[in-house]
Amino acid sequence: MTEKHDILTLDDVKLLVDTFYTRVRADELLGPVFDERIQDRWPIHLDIMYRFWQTVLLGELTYQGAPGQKHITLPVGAEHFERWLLIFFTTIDELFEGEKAAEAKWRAEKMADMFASKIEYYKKNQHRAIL
Ligand code: HEM
Repeated sequence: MTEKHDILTLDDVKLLVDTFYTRVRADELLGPVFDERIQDRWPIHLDIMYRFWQTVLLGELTYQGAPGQKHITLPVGAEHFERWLLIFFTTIDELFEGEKAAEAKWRAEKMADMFASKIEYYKKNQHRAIL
């Protein structure tokens, strides 16, 4: 078995993203939520996610977007975010080790918390008119 190393190249990012989303799609809780929204646009979604993590972890600025907006209307709650993080952390720990690997987990957890609270807020307030 080859030794684990850190996430250092675009190929490493692609391995992480491909492995993670293969597992997400096979997961009985998360798979249907993703497939319902993404439909036949998986190649595009994966390409966006390569660029997102390339930007965050490698400092190569290939992603521009507003991910919060894409999540706000998803039919998900705390259990979905817990599952997402469990699969993400397990995938990282199996494939990589090092500073960037730790940063990826830290960043994902922060974003999960942010998305989860935005979604809760949206659910509670969607009956109100947006001024
Ligand atoms: C319950 C957990 C989650 C679900 C179900 C989910 C689902 C989705 C879906 C369906 C899309 C595609 C949206 C579209 O193209 O219309 C998307 C995009 C994205 N997600 Fe998530 N997501 C989750 C958690 C996270 C977390 C924790 C992160 C943090 C790294 C994240 C980062 C992103 C990014 C960067 C995009 C691309 C947004 C863009 O198009 O610019 N997601 N997500």
